[in-house]
Amino acid sequence: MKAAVLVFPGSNCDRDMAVALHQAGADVTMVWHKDDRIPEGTDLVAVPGGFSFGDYLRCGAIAANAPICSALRAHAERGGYVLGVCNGFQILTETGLLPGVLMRNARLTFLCRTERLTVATTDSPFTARYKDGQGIDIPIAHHDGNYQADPETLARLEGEARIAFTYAANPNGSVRDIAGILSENRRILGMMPHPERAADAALGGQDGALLFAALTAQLADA
Ligand SMILES: NC(=O)CC[C@H](N)C(=O)O
Repeated sequence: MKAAVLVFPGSNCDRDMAVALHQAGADVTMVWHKDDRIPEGTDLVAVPGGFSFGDYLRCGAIAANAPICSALRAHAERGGYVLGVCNGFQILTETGLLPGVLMRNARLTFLCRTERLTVATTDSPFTARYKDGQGIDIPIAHHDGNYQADPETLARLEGEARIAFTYAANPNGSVRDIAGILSENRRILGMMPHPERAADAALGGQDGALLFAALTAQLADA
């Protein structure tokens, strides 16, 4: 699998993402936000966590207008795979590649701790290695993780089983405990928790590793 990790000024999980993908067997290239193309043959574009452009305006709003995001949109429109984690999820909602918004956490504080998630669907290239309803422990680190969407969007997400993960004990006020969602074609996943921070025993948890393993297995021959 060929993966590209986007890098914005203020990204701080780009290296962790690259390591997690590499350990799962991917061939990884870092791509600077001012580039206007994604390397030929890229299967997966990963949009990492951090504080792109200092979180000014709204988290992810400036990054979503960077030159590389036109190439990201074209990649998604071609049916390419995209993984957005934390600030990456915020960027995906700002580009319109995923529906809804990430608002300030309900209690207005930055949250940095491990949360128990429930795997809400295994029907995706990201979650196929988990079991339906499985509890997994994945770190969060955000102040704008409060996912909200209008009732029609929520009904669609639920009806099409596009909620990938929910929080067991909602930390941030997200509607319906949503921690991560899938696109209509199930090839784009946005999630606030950081699977790349739980992808190696040395990091204190390995529950995220199965997400990367599922992806590389799915895309091995792509
Ligand atoms: N870890 C992250 O990607 C943080 C995202 C964003 N800066 C927030 O605090 O909500």
